[in-house]
Amino acid sequence: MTELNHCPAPAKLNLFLHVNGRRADGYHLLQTVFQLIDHGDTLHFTLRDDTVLRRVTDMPGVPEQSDLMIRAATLLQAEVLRRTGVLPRGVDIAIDKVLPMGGGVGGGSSDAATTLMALNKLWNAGLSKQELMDLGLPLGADIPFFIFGETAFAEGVGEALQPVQAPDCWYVVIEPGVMVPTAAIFGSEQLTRDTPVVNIADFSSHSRIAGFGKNDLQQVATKLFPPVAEAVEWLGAYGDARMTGSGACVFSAVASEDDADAVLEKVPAKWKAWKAKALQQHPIIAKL
Ligand SMILES: C[C@@](CO)(OP(=O)(O)O)[C@H](O)COP(=O)(O)OP(=O)(O)OC[C@H]1O[C@@H](n2ccc(N)nc2=O)[C@H](O)[C@@H]1O
Ligand SMILES: Nc1ncnc2c1ncn2[C@@H]1O[C@H](COP(=O)(O)OP(=O)(O)O)[C@@H](O)[C@H]1O
Repeated sequence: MTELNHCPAPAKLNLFLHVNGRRADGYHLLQTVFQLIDHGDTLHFTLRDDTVLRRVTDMPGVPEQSDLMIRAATLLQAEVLRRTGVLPRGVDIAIDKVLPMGGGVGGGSSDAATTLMALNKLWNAGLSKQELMDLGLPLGADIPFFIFGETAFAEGVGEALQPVQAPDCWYVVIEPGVMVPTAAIFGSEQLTRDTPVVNIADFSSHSRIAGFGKNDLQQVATKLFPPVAEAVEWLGAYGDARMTGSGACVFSAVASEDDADAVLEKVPAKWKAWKAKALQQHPIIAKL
């Protein structure tokens, strides 16, 4: 095998996100449900004759060497060298980029996770799922979840994962057109960091379309970024609208694809909006 094409890198929605405390290193302790959805980027990998790792698609604002796909590939290539003494062949990575950056839908993290899973296969590297999750964590707290590959209840900084059944529904997602920097939200003095801890059973017994819990980051993000507040208010007329992750995207669950289409027809033209179906499993699992 010398290439792996059409590898999906789906988005996630944080169905709720509670900030329960802060670690000694300043990172925040969270509880969240990561919901996989069927909307995302698509990656293509082709082995090269040298050992160079290259992104062959331009991505404005993200230099090649800081791209999470290249950083993930570099980590895995070094790990294979450490284990086997042989540096794996280089790779050209192309991407059909669909997901908004700084959108809270995990685009960069999902691209990195798909890169680790695809190259593990293409290089016959043989790392276990847990080993890939551990390798990805320093690059981003959402990366282990995408490798875990199932809609999940997460704790810690998002790395302690348990599979969870979430409502089998559709989502309408609005991109308010701003990039929300995660660090600014977590660093805000206004952020509440003391939401009481919940159990996975609390979420599971609730499991209805109307959202469980809340997103603690939303109050800060809507104050700093008025377009996010505006999107929450607009979508709130059609259901329980809330922000995903540290923003900026805002979503609401709906019962059917028809219901999603009905809302999408009314979205003001100034916003990009789309629909997506809830997924229980990562779509790359069927491919690898
Ligand atoms: C909020 C979440 C929820 O899924 O996702 P996004 O909305 O970004 O997709 C994640 O926890 C995002 O984690 P991660 O992807 O590692 O965040 P980064 O952008 O690397 O973090 C930027 C900065 O935010 C702060 N940070 C991040 C995560 C965390 N649990 N506590 C923190 O205090 C740290 O100061 C960190 O340096
Ligand atoms: N492949 C990539 N796709 C998107 N963003 C990337 C990528 N590689 C690095 N980044 C950087 O990561 C930042 C966060 O991106 P992203 O994961 O899309 O947002 P979020 O964490 O809010 O869901 C971007 O602003 C960008 O600078």
